[in-house]
Amino acid sequence: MFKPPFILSIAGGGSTYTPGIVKSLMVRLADFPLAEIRLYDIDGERQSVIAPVVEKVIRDHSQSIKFTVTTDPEVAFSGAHFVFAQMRVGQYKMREQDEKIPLRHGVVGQETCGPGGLAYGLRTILPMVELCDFVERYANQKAWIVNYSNPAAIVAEGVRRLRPNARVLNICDMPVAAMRNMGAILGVDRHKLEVDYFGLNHFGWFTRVLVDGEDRLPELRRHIAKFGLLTEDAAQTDPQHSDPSWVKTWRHIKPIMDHFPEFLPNPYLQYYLMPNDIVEHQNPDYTRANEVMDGREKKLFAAAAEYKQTGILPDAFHVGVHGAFIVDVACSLAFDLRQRHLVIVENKGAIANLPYDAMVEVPAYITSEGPEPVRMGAVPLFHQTLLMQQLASEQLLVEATIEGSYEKALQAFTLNRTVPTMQHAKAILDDMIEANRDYWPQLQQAWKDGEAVK
Ligand SMILES: NC(=O)c1ccc[n+]([C@@H]2O[C@H](COP(=O)([O-])OP(=O)(O)OC[C@H]3O[C@@H](n4cnc5c(N)ncnc54)[C@H](O)[C@@H]3O)[C@@H](O)[C@H]2O)c1
Ligand SMILES: O=P(O)(O)OC[C@H]1O[C@H](O[C@H]2[C@H](O)[C@@H](O)[C@@H](O)O[C@@H]2CO)[C@H](O)[C@@H](O)[C@@H]1O
Ligand SMILES: [Mn+2]
Repeated sequence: MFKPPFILSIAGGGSTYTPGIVKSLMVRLADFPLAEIRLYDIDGERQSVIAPVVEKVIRDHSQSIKFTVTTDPEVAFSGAHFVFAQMRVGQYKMREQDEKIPLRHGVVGQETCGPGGLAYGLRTILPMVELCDFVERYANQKAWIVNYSNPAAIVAEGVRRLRPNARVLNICDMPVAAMRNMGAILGVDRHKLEVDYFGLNHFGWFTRVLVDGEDRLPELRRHIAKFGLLTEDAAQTDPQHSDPSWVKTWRHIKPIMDHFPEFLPNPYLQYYLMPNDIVEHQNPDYTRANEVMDGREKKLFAAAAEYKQTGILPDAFHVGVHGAFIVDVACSLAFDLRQRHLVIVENKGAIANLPYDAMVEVPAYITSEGPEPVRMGAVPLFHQTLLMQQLASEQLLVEATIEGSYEKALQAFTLNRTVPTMQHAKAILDDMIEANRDYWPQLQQAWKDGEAVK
């Protein structure tokens, strides 16, 4: 354990989430003391728009914290104790392609699920490995990378294979957001819930929701049977979730639980269990990437411009579970708090009937040496089979990235539950190879060399 105050670097400093995360850090300074915050991004121009907003958030709370903005990895990571990663490789321009290309073929178009998630994975694994190498070279020997960069399941598997000793903890805010909604439905603060959960990232199920030792899942089932995992005030607790696509996502917990009431699904299972419904109701010319560019990003950029002109910063970003969760996890790592959080870890028997080395999402006690997963036992055949298929798709994608193998990429796309046939898989993959010409040099070459089925 190192002594506070800490040096914290944020990789993907130009992210729309940076001001919210920094605000969360500022309100928790007593728990997580900071000497310096550094923003690091490969897009200096984008980061320079966000940086003044971040600096204002810091100065509203502290005059002493040093603030550094850089595109130089040595400056960013030298002596750092913690690195928060939130890189979107290819930015929203490529997210739009990830979503729109599959839709053109009648297949789910999503940031982290289906072919879109696989494409995003192919772009992100190697930059994430590069980040691990920067941190190993420049940062404190015991530094932790807490990673939000998506697609988290694939990123986690890629790092496990390529940098098995890196101190990286991959996290996702979706289970915590679901717990926030559960808490609102039950009239209980989300911190009072203790849940059991098993699965992969964006592909798992809550099996118990304990409040003071009592399982409240039966009560939640009754609410969900009427409204989904949605409360009337959900839009106020998280403005982003008043966007139509999020409201629909929370509602879709109902049809899933109407069919399979035993466990409460992660909302992302809608893309795998009801893909036709999703595709039918999605506008192929205006996807979530457009909604975000016209919403969250536009609002933040406009506020940054107004602040530059007037010196007054409008209320332009949200401090919700996303920021709170990463700070909670960092505190537990920093001070060996052993708090129980849902995180992405190597299985090592936590889910008895999944492979030992699979990267799974389960509750774990977060110690200063990393997560200690809680045993969830064996899962039913239905869930095990769904999980194995998804795991195989993601693992093949990682192998495709490492080996530059077209064949393995095609297998990964074909195995994904969102993709109906091998012909769909090939048509989407080939379009994606074109669209990702700046990102997948090896795969481009394999494709040109004729490894692809013509
Ligand atoms: N795990 C989760 O549950 C969770 C939740 C929310 C967001 N996210 C992820 O957080 C990330 C940020 O999301 P956003 O919507 O704010 O995106 P954004 O495009 O606003 O910000 C991402 C930033 O990353 C930068 N970047 C890209 N490649 C980089 C590299 N190699 N090194 C350093 N910086 C790099 C971009 O230039 C950009 O400024 C995404 O990966 C998103 O999927 C994850
Ligand atoms: O479409 P986006 O960019 O708005 O969100 C995609 C991310 O969605 C999840 O994170 C949510 C979170 O669940 C919610 O509570 C709030 O904090 O906003 C987040 C962003 O909307 C998901 O877990 C991420 O992996 C996605 O990237
Ligand atoms: Mn997530």
